[in-house]
Amino acid sequence: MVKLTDDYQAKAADFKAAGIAVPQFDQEQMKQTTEANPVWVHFGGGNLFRCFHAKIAQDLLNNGSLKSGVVVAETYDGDVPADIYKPYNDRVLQVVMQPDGTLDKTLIASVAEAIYYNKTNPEGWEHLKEIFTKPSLQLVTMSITEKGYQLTDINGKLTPAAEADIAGKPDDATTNMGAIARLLLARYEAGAKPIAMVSTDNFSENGKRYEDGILTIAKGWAKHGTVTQGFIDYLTDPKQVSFPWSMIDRITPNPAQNVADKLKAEGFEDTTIVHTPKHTNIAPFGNTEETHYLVIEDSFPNGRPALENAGVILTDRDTVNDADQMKVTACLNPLHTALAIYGNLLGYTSIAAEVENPNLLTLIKYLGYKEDLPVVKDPKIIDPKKFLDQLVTKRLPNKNIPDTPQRIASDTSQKLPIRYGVTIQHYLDKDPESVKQLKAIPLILAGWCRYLMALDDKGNDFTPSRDPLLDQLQPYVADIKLGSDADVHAALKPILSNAQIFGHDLYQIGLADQVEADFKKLIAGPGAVTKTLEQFRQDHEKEL
Ligand SMILES: NC(=O)c1ccc[n+]([C@@H]2O[C@H](COP(=O)([O-])OP(=O)(O)OC[C@H]3O[C@@H](n4cnc5c(N)ncnc54)[C@H](O)[C@@H]3O)[C@@H](O)[C@H]2O)c1
Ligand SMILES: O=P(O)(O)OC[C@@H](O)[C@@H](O)[C@H](O)[C@H](O)CO
Repeated sequence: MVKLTDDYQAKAADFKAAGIAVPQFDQEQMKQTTEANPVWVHFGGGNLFRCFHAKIAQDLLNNGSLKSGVVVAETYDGDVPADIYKPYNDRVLQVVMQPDGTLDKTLIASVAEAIYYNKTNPEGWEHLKEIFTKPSLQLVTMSITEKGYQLTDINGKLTPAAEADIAGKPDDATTNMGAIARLLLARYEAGAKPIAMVSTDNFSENGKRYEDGILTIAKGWAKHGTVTQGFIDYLTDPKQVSFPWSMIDRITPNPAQNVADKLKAEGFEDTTIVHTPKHTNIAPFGNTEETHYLVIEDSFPNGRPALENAGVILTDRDTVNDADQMKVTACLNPLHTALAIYGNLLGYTSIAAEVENPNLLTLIKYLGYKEDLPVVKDPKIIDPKKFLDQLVTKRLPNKNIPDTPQRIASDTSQKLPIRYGVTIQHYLDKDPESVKQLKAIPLILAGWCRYLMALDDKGNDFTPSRDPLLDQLQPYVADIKLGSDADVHAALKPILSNAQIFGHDLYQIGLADQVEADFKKLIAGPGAVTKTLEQFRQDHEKEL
């Protein structure tokens, strides 16, 4: 048996016997180099980071393109650094799950340290600030989930936390954007060295949203006289502080027990999955798929590691945006969310099992090929049709990827404007009447309203995944009973008219009638969800 903290150089033969590839560098040496010359900070050391970014850093350390490792910063979940980084010497086992059941295992040791960066932890609060003053720092990546960028509420108003950050001192910031703006202020005050701030979260124009968030706080500070105009000039000069846009793709489910069991059987000891009180599901290993894409706008004012040596595509902003829109708004994530919503309603716990259901397969294929693909712009670096084919025929059906509709359904309210709103906008731009021809999108949005009822298709309760708007939205549908004659329009109006949720007021654009009609079918009684999807398949299968 080998474990994560074993000396991988001294025990190379044991790791080899367990089928685990080990780093080609000395981790202690890397940690010392990082302390003296930090280059890369990552916010949000969750599963995607551990399986993807950390592997990129490891490849670069292995091939000599990088000497420093990654400093991980957690603003949100202090148990992540305490329970999953520190006890394992900041290492993780990356497990790539091949369709034939093989697990490709690599011990990753590219993280130099993991810091809980939160005002409530003074040590980490000061330590990361110190790191941000170092001239060597070149890039900051992040994967903190969509809601991590949020500064406004459901009505588009600044949240109390954002208001407080703006009115208060930078050193007292509590929002992510405020806490990161504080770090940039420290860098500015220490000589205004350049830096690239790279969002790798799943939404279109992620760099713009990140920049807007930081500027919302910083301009608020300037208005209150807390910072100078010089700081704003620094943040808004892309030669000083850039916010490159990115597209990231690698299906990385939460660590699964069956993978843990297999790892144990293959001679790896550290398999305990941790579920933190803040709902991060994390383990000493991370399970991911083989397919992956990372495309980043090549805008790094303080230079950058040779990311291309680890397979990252560096290109211009327009190309990144096209690739991202292709993936997040059309050829992957909208299909994922459709499976998440209906998977919960139909009692599934496996995405691979869902795509064996012909009704669900027809729904996502119709969405992808008939509604999304026709309005997507070809990014040229990745062929959208081939990408979609690969997703539908290889990636989603891979039974060895333990992905669940429950994981994907988390924060759905935050994802809808990106995953469906952008495509809706493309139809509106083409011809406002054409949105009325859409079939799959309204059925999925109706499915989400049905999901908010937290009753599955049999009429049994299910627990919806966590979502910041759940408490506000569920009361609208709470009184609806399956099979009863509900006033659907009255119930759904406050939801469907909210442009914050869908990117549009669905009544204004003429899509709400169809959503309401679909919702009526879905609540006709127990079994109505299945029946509606079955009817959809019968009506549309032949068009595919
Ligand atoms: N997992 C994937 O398949 C995948 C693929 C592409 C992109 N992404 C993007 O990466 C993000 C993270 O995915 P993951 O698989 O690592 O999730 P995860 O649950 O494993 O980790 C989430 C990380 O974000 C932090 N976090 C959660 N809420 C936060 C908040 N409000 N403020 C600050 N930090 C917060 C957590 O502490 C944790 O470090 C996704 O939301 C998505 O935008 C994920
Ligand atoms: O990570 P989220 O929560 O934004 O979305 C859930 C999934 O759709 C997402 O993680 C995909 O697995 C990923 O986008 C694939 O690259």
